[in-house]
Amino acid sequence: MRIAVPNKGRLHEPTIDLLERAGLHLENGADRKLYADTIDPDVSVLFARAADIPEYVADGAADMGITGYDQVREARVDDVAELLDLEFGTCRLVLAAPEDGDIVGVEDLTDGTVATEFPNITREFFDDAGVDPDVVEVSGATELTPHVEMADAIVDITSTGTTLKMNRLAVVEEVLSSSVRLFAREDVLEEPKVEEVRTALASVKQAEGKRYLMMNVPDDRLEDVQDVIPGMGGPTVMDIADENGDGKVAIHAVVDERDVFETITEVKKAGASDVLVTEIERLVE
Ligand SMILES: Nc1ncnc2c1ncn2[C@@H]1O[C@H](COP(=O)(O)OP(=O)(O)OP(=O)(O)O)[C@@H](O)[C@H]1O
Ligand SMILES: O=P(O)(O)OC[C@H]1O[C@H](OP(=O)(O)OP(=O)(O)O)[C@H](O)[C@@H]1O
Ligand SMILES: [Mg+2]
Repeated sequence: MRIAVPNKGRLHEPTIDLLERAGLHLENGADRKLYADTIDPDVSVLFARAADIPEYVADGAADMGITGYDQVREARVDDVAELLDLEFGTCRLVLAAPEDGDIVGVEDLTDGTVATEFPNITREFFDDAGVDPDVVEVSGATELTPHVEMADAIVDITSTGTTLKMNRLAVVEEVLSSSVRLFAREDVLEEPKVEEVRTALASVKQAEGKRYLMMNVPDDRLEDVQDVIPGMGGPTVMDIADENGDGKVAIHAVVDERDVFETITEVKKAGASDVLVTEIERLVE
């Protein structure tokens, strides 16, 4: 099983980091190489440009891929299936035009020119709108093209909006919203390894917003404490080896990171002591 991952650019580091946190440790170094092995002898990694990854998966150079949804859509590959939204590399593809210019709606581009690194998505967008501008493919610095009379508008990626603003461009309309996805070729979907990789990556995402809470509770306050612990199923309750005869139990629970602050206040009130909060590396449901 081979997974294609971005070799550089802004998706490279977070993707490697995710694989590592999922326990799929890369071996023999990830730098400047085409392939790397992982700790699992049946899983290797192919480093490729973010834009080429969907094609590599579709063609069989790799079996699974990790790249932006925008790239998957632009590559127009058949026979690949999305397995997981990895929820990073979040951005929008937008139609943008010079601020204070004449272009304020899609229809203003009827006889216009649009520059983009995403010609397929762009043509599809204008087809759906029933508008037929010239679409010019560029390979970078798309934001410059309206200022050198190459284009009237652009379709490009934005996240913070800084680049558009710096180039005095304003969003006319959203074309697509994107984040990084795990996907696989349809003919390997039944392979157990595919599900193993998906589960491993999903477990990291699952754990990200959760914390593990441990505390001690007097026997007679157990119910009060249990009542104020939110979260996944019931908490685990364990007897404590009890030398002093205090009659305490230990409670362990997984709670939403956002609930931790309030939960600590509540369990203290309900009689808990020695409250410990830890991060969770992975959570397989
Ligand atoms: N500003 C951004 N914020 C969030 N995600 C982004 C942003 N820019 C790009 N992305 C996501 O990252 C993907 C790859 O973009 P990146 O800029 O890393 O590669 P690239 O410039 O196409 O790569 P290369 O340097 O190989 O040409 C995009 O397809 C998109 O999904
Ligand atoms: O809304 P913003 O936060 O400003 O992000 C948008 C910019 O980010 C991407 O470029 P990137 O930084 O990846 O540089 P690149 O052109 O070298 O790919 C994209 O092509 C935009 O230019
Ligand atoms: Mg880029």
